[in-house]
Amino acid sequence: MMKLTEIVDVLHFYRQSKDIENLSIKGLEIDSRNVEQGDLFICIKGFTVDGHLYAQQAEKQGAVAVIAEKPVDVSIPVILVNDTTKAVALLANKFYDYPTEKLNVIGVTGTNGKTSVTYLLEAIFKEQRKKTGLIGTIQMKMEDDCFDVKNTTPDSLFLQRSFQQMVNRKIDTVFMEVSSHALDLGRVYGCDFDIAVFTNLSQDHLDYHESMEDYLHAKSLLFSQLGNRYDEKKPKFAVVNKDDPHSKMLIKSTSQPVITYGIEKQADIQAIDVKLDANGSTFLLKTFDEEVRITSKLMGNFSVYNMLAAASAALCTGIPLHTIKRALESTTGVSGRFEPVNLGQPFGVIVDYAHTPDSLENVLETIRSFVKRKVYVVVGCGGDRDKSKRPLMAGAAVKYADLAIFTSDNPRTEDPQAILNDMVAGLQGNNFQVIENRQQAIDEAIRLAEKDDIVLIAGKGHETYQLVKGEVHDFDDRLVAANAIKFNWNKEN
Ligand SMILES: CC(=O)N[C@H]1[C@@H](OP(=O)(O)OP(=O)(O)OC[C@H]2O[C@@H](n3ccc(=O)[nH]c3=O)[C@H](O)[C@@H]2O)O[C@H](CO)[C@@H](O)[C@@H]1O[C@H](C)C(=O)N[C@@H](C)C(=O)N[C@H](CCC(=O)O)C(=O)O
Ligand SMILES: Nc1ncnc2c1ncn2[C@@H]1O[C@H](COP(=O)(O)OP(=O)(O)OP(=O)(O)O)[C@@H](O)[C@H]1O
Ligand SMILES: N[C@H](CCC[C@H](N)C(=O)O)C(=O)O
Ligand SMILES: [Mg+2]
Repeated sequence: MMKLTEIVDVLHFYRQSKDIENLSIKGLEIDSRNVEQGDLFICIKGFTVDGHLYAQQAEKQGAVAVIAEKPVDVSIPVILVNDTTKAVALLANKFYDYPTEKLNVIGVTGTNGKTSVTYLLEAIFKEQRKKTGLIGTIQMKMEDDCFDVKNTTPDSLFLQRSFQQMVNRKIDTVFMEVSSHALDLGRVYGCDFDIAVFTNLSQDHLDYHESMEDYLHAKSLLFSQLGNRYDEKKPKFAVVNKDDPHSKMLIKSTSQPVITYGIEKQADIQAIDVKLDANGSTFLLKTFDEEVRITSKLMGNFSVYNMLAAASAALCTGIPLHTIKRALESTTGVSGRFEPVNLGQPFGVIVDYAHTPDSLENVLETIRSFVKRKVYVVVGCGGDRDKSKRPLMAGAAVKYADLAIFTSDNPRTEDPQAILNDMVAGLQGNNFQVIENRQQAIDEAIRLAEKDDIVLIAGKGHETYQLVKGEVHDFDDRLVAANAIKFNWNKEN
C-alpha cells in the first residue's frame, strides 16, 4: 500500500478533480481488464484504442483513482496530467522503489544484433558467477527462470515491476534490448542504465519512424539519457561500434565516457586478424593493455562484432579478459539465430532471424563464403511493417542465393500476396519463385537441395507462430524444416 498523495508527488504538475488526501493504492494498472480493488488506473492513448474509454470499467473493477490527460466520466478522483505515458513511467519507478538504481543495467540498442549481444553478455556474466537478468525479443529471464514477453522492450509498468522482482531475487546485472520504439514511446523513461551499447544502424521500421534520421534520433536517446551526473564511484559507459558511421552522432549525444570497438577502424577494443570459416570465427581481441585470441563457434563477421560489443561492455564492469574468452569460446549461439537443423541430411539447413536488408545480406554473405554448392533462401516480409524494406530484402536474397523462394512471414492484417508483390516488384533475373504458403516454400527448398547445398530459412528464427489476420497459428521453421527433411530423406533411402 502507498499513500496516493505520496506517489503522485513525482508528477509535480497536475490537477485533481477531488480530494485525494486519505486514499491509498495497492497497485498501478494501465489495462482496465486487469484492474483490481485498490488500483490506480492510468489512461494511455494507444495506437489502437484510447485508454480513457476504459476509465469507467476500471472504476467498476475497484480502481480508487484515475490518471488521465482529459476529463473522464467517473466518480472516483481524476488526476489530470499532460502526458500519461511519461506519468506511468515516473509513477512505476517510485512505486517499485527505483529498482534500476539497485541493479547494474546494460542496455543494448541498434538495428541488428541486440538479442545476440544480450545473450553473449549473459554467458560472460554467468561465467563470472553473477546473478543475471535478461529482457528482450525471445523472453525475459531471471537467472534461469523464463517468462514470456509481448514486446522486445516492454512498457514501463511491466519493466519496473520486473526490475523490482529482480532486486528482490538479488540479481546483480540485467541485460536489456532497448528498441527504438521503446525509446520513442518512453517505455524506458527513468531507467537508470549503467552501460549503453550500440550495435549498428541500417534500414528498418520506416513505417514507424519518419526517416532514418528520426530512427537514429530515437536510438540516440539511450545515450543522451545515460546518467545525468558523473559518478566517480560508479561511472556510466557508452559502448559504440566505431565502424558504423552513426556512432559519431551517438558519441556526441552522451556526457559519459565512451569505449569504442571495431574491426576496420582503429578502436579501443579491436578485433584483428579475423578469420571466418564454416566452423566459426577466430580473431585477436585487443584491449587497452591486453590481447587474447578468441576462437568461437559463432559464424560470420557480424558475430565478431557482437562478441566485441559484449566483451567491451563486460570489460567496462571489470570482468577479466580470460573470463570473457572462456565464455565466448563456449557459447554455441542463440535460439533461432543461425541455428542449424541437422538430422544427418547431406546438405545444410539454417534457420535465422534476419528480417532486415542488412542482416539478410550479412547472413547470406557468410553462407556464400563457405558453401560448396548452391544456396537456397526461403524468406518473406512481415505485414504491417516497413514496406520500403521489402524490395531491398528480396534484392539481397536474389543477389546471393542461387534460388530465392519468397513466402509469407507474419502477414498480420495485410494480404500476403500484396506483400509478395511489393517484394518482387522491380526484381531483375529469374532466380526466384513465389510460394505464398510458408510450409510449402520450406518443403520445396528442402526437396530441391542436394549434397553440399545450404538452405537458409530467414525471418522468423525463434518464433513459434504465424500471425494472420489477428489469429495466431502454430508455426516453427525448425519443426517444419525437420519434417521436410525427414520426408525427403526417407523417400531417398
Ligand atoms: C505500436 C506499438 O508499439 N504498440 C504497443 C502499444 O499498443 P497500442 O498503442 O496499440 O495499445 P492499445 O491497444 O491502443 O491500448 C491503449 C491503452 O488502452 C488500454 N486498454 C485497452 C483495451 C482495454 O480493454 N482496456 C484498456 O485499458 C491498454 O492497456 C493501453 O494502456 O502498447 C502495447 C502495450 O505496451 C504494446 O504491446 C504494443 O506493441 C505492439 C504489440 C507492437 O507490435 N509493437 C511493435 C511495433 C514494437 O514495439 N516493436 C519493438 C521491437 C522492434 C524490433 O526490435 O525490431 C518492441 O520493443 O517490441
Ligand atoms: N551485428 C549484426 N549485424 C548485422 N546483422 C546481424 C548482427 N547480429 C545478428 N545479425 C543478424 O540479424 C538477425 C537478428 O539478430 P538479433 O536477433 O540478435 O537482432 P535484434 O537486434 O535483436 O533484432 P530485433 O530488432 O528483431 O529484436 C540474426 O539472425 C542475424 O541474421
Ligand atoms: N521486432 C521485429 C520482428 C520482425 C520479425 C518478422 N518475423 C516479422 O514479423 O516481420 C518487428 O516486430 O518488426
Ligand atoms: Mg531482438
